Amino acid sequence: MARQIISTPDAPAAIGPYSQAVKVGNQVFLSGQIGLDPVSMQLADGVEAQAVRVFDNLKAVAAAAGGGFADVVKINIYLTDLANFGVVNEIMTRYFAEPYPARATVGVRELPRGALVEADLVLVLD
Ligand SMILES: C=C(N)C(=O)O
Repeated sequence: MARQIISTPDAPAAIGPYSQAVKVGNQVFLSGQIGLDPVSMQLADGVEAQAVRVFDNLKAVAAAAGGGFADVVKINIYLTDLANFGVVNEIMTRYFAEPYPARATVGVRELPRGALVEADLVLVLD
C-alpha cells in the first residue's frame, strides 16, 4: 500500500531521522511529540505547558494528514514522572471527548531534549 509522508510547519520539525507522520491507506501514524514550539524549537517550561504544546503539535500534524482528534484510536503517553499523571489526564480532556481513544501511559527515565512528556497517536480516518 502506498505510504504518504506528512509534513507541516505548524508542528516542530523532526529532531532525528523520522517523519512527523506517515499515512498508509486510511491509517495515520504520528511520531512522538514533545513540548517544542514549532517556530523557536524551544521546550515549554513545566509539565503543564509542555503537555499543552504536545497536544497542539499532535493536532497540527493530524490536521495536515486530513484528520482530527475525533479520528484518534490510540494514544501513547510517556512521562518522566508519573506524579504528573493527573495533570496530563486533565489536559487531555481539553482535547479529547468521549468516547476516548485507547491509551497507554508509561513512566520513562528520560525523554529527548529533557522533555517531561511525550505522546504519539494512531488515527483511522473515515
Ligand atoms: C521526538 C521524537 N519523536 C523522537 O526523537 O523520536
